[in-house]
Amino acid sequence: MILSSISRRQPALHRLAHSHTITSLHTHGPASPASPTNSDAASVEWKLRSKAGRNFIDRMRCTAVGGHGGDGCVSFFRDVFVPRGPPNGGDGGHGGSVWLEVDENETSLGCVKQQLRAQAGSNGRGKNMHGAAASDLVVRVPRGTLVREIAPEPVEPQEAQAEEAAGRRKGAHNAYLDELARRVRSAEHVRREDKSSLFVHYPRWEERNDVSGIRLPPEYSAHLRMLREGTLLTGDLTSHGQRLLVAAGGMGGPGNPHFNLPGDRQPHYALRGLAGVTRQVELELKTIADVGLVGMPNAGKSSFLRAVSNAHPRVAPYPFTTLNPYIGSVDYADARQVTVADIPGLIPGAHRNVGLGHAFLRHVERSRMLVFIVDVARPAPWADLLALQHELALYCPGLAARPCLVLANKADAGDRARENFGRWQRCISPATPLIPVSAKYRKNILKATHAIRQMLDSLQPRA
Ligand SMILES: Nc1nc2c(ncn2[C@@H]2O[C@H](COP(=O)(O)OP(=O)(O)OP(=O)(O)O)[C@@H](O)[C@H]2O)c(=O)[nH]1
Ligand SMILES: [Mg+2]
Repeated sequence: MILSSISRRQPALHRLAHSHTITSLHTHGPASPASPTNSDAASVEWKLRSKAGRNFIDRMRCTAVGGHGGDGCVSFFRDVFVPRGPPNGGDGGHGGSVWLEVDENETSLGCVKQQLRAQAGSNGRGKNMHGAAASDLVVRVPRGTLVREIAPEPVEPQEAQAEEAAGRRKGAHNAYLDELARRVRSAEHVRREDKSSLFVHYPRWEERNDVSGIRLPPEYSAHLRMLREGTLLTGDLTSHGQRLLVAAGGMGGPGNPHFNLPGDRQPHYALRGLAGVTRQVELELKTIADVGLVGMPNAGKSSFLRAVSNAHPRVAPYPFTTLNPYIGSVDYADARQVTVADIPGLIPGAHRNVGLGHAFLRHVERSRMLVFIVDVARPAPWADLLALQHELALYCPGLAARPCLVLANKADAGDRARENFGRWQRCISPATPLIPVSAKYRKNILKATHAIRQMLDSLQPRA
């Protein structure tokens, strides 16, 4: 249905595509030497999934743990003639927080560890010496990182065992054990929140101290509430230097001078430091560029990026030379810069993640416009374009409707390229600009960059 909506916009193009077998839409059709077949897709999949081939990470899960606050201290001023001096216990230091910060020099999430643990604050000491606050842990992430907190999934133990017995869910027992551990941890939390366990007592004063009627400092109570009721975190890191607090550090416990009240000038208790926030988050990198280059493998996307920008992605005469997105910047004479993202080639079925299509498509999702690069020397370049639009539409319906232009690349490649271009130009919808270029020999590149600039200028600026 989506294909028909694409072809409704370009009926002549669709007729032309059907006069040739649409080899790219149906993988069992005949394919030209450069087009990937099913077996190619399998080998490419292996190449892409192997560690050596793809160490670029654009999606990961990690656990962020804020540092524990240091305990407050119970201590009193003592001197030769001052046997019962005032309280002078220092406050505990705050635990470190875990932050994510955008660094535009980062290109992958590979530098982010799976366990992000900030340090604990130090305990307070006598003579009003406050514990040192721990420094924050700042983790650099690339521009375009989306952050989503993963809510823990409750699993009923009997249900998990039954499922495992039925062999329906592998690892159900492990999930059950994880859930059990989570419950034990939260029980521990509840116990800590039980008021008496929040206090540090002077040696041998546990029995004598009656802490039930003591009012907790408002800041301390607020922190306890935050630990209990925290909402699910989401965030989108889009500009250089932007920061997101993922796990706040625990508050340090106030020392015993905080409880020096008219009724009790010798408080023999202080408060413990509180735990930091713990969050499991998923990070997903969706590259932010003005223009996304979309094409079949080997169509010349990287050659085009090399021709228009300062980027140097690898170019070679075989499919899937590019395995990670590359971003280049096109400099115009009026000092305007336009960022262009080159993604690996898409093959039929990319919307179902064939050839790791999802991993690549997410990097053009946020482009303001798309540039389709099609090898015009192939038997039916118009069918390639329809296949690409079809994949985009199935992956994300709004993506196929994004403003676009088409570059008929390899226009230098002999008579067939010339004939194909002539036929294609006659039937393509006038709304879709079609420009012949030769990325390899840098021919007609200025016309292409000019058209890109014009289209970008006619769009609303990015919100
Ligand atoms: N004749 C000719 N060859 C070109 C042109 N553009 C690219 N090529 C060649 O086509 C081959 C593939 O070029 P790439 O730029 O690596 O293609 P790609 O689309 O980035 O390929 P993948 O990264 O595999 O998706 C290389 O051998 C290039 O030299 C062109 O305009 N004319
Ligand atoms: Mg490439």
